[in-house]
Amino acid sequence: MAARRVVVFPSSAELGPVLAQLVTSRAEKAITGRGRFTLGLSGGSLVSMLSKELLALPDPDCSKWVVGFCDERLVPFDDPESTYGLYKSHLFSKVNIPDSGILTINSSLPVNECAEDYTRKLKEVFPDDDFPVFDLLLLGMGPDGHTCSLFPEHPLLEETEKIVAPISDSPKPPPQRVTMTLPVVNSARCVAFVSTGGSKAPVLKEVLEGREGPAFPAARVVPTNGELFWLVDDPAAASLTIQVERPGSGAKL
Ligand SMILES: O=C1O[C@H](COP(=O)(O)O)[C@@H](O)[C@H](O)[C@H]1O
Repeated sequence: MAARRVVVFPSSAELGPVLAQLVTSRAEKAITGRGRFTLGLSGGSLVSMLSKELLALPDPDCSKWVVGFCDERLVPFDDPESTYGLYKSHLFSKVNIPDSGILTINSSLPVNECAEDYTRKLKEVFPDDDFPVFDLLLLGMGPDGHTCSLFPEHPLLEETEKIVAPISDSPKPPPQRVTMTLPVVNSARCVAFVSTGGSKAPVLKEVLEGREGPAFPAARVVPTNGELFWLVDDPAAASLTIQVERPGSGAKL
């Protein structure tokens, strides 16, 4: 397990370019070493920040990217809750990721079959891995400590065999979703959380500094062999007492 790095920026305006730099540096390393870059995306507030920052790069080349979703809501792609739908309009329609490199769910299937179908798609892309080993997973964290669609005290947190799990009782709407499981998340070569805003401050403190009672889902993300970054802004970091990194502008991760 590599050391966890908690990196704090004055605001999301300073955080965004470093996030884009992290993505492009891990992409370059993966493409040089293995010929492709496998990236897992989360939804929520990450969509607009990541899209904006990647599109601000001069001429981003995403032709060797393979993109999956850390979790996805079971709604049609034109529903405003669809993570794929949002990335399609904000990012995918504007960069050269091949259509075959975007691993979408089949949102017309019932939730259990949808999870099985998405599992099949991931296994095709990672035929040699028991659990897919993504080059980079970008995660968010809700104010309740959830990440992906893994919610506090939910039985899915104990899943040890499935790659993708269905969930029908998500406390955050929409209720039906599919999600990567913790064994997949913890198999990644690099995991980066992006957490901004004062609403995340109390839970961020408990996730990073510990709490009484069961660990929050986000605290259970500890990659076995991979890097772990927490990229946060000052409002989210307001309650932290641990030592953090505060890089200057133009920082590289
Ligand atoms: O529902 C979800 O929420 C989390 C956190 O979202 P945020 O807007 O608080 O950043 C997100 O990471 C996940 O992909 C999404 O389905």
